[in-house]
Amino acid sequence: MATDPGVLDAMTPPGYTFPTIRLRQQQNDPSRDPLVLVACGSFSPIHYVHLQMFAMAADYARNETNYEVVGAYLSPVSDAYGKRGLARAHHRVEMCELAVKHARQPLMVDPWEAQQASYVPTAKVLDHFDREINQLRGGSSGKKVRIALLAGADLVETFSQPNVWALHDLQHILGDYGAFVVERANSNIEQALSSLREWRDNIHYIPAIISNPMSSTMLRLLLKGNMSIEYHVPREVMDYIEANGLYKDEMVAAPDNKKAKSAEGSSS
Ligand SMILES: Nc1ncnc2c1ncn2[C@@H]1O[C@H](COP(=O)(O)OP(=O)(O)OP(=O)(O)O)[C@@H](O)[C@H]1O
Ligand SMILES: NC(=O)c1ccc[n+]([C@@H]2O[C@H](COP(=O)(O)O)[C@@H](O)[C@H]2O)c1
Repeated sequence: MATDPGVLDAMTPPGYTFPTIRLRQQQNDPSRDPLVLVACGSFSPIHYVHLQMFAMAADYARNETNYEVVGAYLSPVSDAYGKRGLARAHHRVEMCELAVKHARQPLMVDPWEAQQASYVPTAKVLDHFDREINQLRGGSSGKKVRIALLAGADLVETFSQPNVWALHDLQHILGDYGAFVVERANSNIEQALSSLREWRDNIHYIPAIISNPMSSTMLRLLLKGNMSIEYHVPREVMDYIEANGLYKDEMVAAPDNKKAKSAEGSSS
């Protein structure tokens, strides 16, 4: 079930404005259905494969569906997520901003989720995008925009793990929004998708022609070992990490909040 608009409006952080600089409120091809892709994650740090996911999804949408991507967003999770080793949310937002600066995709960074004091389940994050784009701005070319989650196959595998996602959140994400899922090395996507058959029409699986086993965890390990991450992240991101002394030691973003990931933290 969608989050009450009043609840979402009350969650607006002080000084926040929804980023629209690259959001196309008029479509290039009005015969298509407008689509906005939202990638939720830690992005600690953001790397090139995160960015490539958007290019792959845009290609897929153009070639295999009737959608036109009119906007794309990174939504870094807040410090309340409590995952060990993450940089603070404001650093992760800043690194994402640096990474999208030269993007050709209509890619933006939304700090709304990152700035929340409590953990926000992904279903509610998508409701925030629906509110901003469809309810408050009237969609694109006067049409309701399809909001969809963009995720790697590993995230989708967690959908069927016990106590990670609430069933009503999955119903809302996959039934009312939809997902574009990018292949990721070592993921058993067939098994994951077989337990999500109910929502198969709303799940678009994107095989990777060039797959890359990159992860932020590996980059954090390289940095901790005083090794270079050059060519894995944009130059500006690497400079930012160096200038701010990030990932030198084990960092905990916030008091460990194990419930953050659990279904108890679900959107209603
Ligand atoms: N190499 C990759 N291939 C496909 N999808 C990826 C890849 N790396 C990250 N993703 C996807 O990007 C999104 C955000 O991921 P996240 O911030 O957790 O990155 P990560 O590299 O997996 O980080 P970590 O190692 O800290 O878990 C998720 O949906 C994740 O599945
Ligand atoms: N119940 C939920 O809504 C739920 C559960 C697990 C992960 N997630 C999201 O998936 C993403 C996972 O990121 P990481 O792979 O970096 O942990 C985060 O954005 C997190 O908020 C949401």
